Amino acid sequence: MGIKCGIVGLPNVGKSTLFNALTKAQIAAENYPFCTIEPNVGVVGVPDPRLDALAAIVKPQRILPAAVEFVDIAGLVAGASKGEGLGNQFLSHIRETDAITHVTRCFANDDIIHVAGGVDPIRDIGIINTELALADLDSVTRAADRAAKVAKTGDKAAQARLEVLKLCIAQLDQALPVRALGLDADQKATIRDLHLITAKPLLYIANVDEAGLSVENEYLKAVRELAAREHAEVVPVCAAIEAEIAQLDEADKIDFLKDLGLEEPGLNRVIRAAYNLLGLQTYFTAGVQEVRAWTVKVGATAPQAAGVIHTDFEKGFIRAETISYADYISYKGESGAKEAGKWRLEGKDYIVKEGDVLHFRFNV
Ligand SMILES: Nc1ncnc2c1ncn2[C@@H]1O[C@H](COP(=O)(O)OP(=O)(O)OP(=O)(O)O)[C@@H](O)[C@H]1O
Ligand SMILES: [Mg+2]
Repeated sequence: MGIKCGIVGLPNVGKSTLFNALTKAQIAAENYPFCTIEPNVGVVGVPDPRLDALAAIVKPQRILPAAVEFVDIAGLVAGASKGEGLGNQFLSHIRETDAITHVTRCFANDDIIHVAGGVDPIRDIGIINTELALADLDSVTRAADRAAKVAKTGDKAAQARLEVLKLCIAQLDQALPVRALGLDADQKATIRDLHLITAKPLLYIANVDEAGLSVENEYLKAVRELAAREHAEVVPVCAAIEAEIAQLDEADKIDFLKDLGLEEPGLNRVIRAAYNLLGLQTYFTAGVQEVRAWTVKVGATAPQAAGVIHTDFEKGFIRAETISYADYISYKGESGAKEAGKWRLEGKDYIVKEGDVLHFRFNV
């Protein structure tokens, strides 16, 4: 299951700098608005210390973390939904993602142009959120016009859809996100095909300067207050420093982080927060060839979890040899867990738990 996360924000707030650090990809990140023309996609491993703990026991040839795909797009400006700047083209790239990371500039620096004037993350967030809401309003209004015609013929599904679309229109008209409507699962399903941007889970990234890493600045505090009202998470990060850290080899990285008083790169928090946005869970496979993290929906059954590896595993599913992560570590691997009676054979109705270490038996 690939998770795709779009990076949005005004031009020149540090999106590409962050993206570069995330992927160590060498794409243009000059001090120039609109320097990103094509969308850029990078696949990033989700840091998970449990993988290292498993690998210390199994000693595999390789370790494969779960992955998040980040999509870097050019900055949005006021009017983007109506085609201003490089508007619409970029909005369509965000529609294809599962989650949104919204980068806001939370550092003062006269050398770095701010397209909307001075540094004011709350105003900036307002501009972006308004554009995203307008883009959705456009899709929803067109869909409502079509649904209204069909609903007139007495079509029950179209009538139900129209009801939900009307709720969305009322919400988006006030520049509020569909996410905040609290639609139930059925209502969500009726409009899933529209891929509404404001319905996707959202995370704010406050791009602070180096000083802002140790002492929260006024910009970050303001973003935190806004996010708290929206029940959204904020991850503070200094994209410029992260870009430097990403260039270093492992030994230098540790020293550099220690000097900054950090335990790990801020990027790790960004990646984990993006991964957690979707409320997914992780299970592991642990063999001498590889120790690997896999992503499944909460509530997935053992065959569904097997299907993430290969559809044949799901079709031919027989049993899942199962050890909880805690038991696997406590009893130092499979044989220890077996001796302690912590090794289980689970059937097709088993609901996979966070951290389960699984080995599937299947027919081909
Ligand atoms: N935390 C930071 N502190 C200082 N400078 C920063 C920070 N983050 C980014 N910058 C600088 O800001 C400038 C703009 O960054 P970047 O190109 O990443 O912006 P962008 O959001 O991708 O812009 P666009 O929308 O135009 O593609 C760069 O010169 C970058 O080095
Ligand atoms: Mg950019």
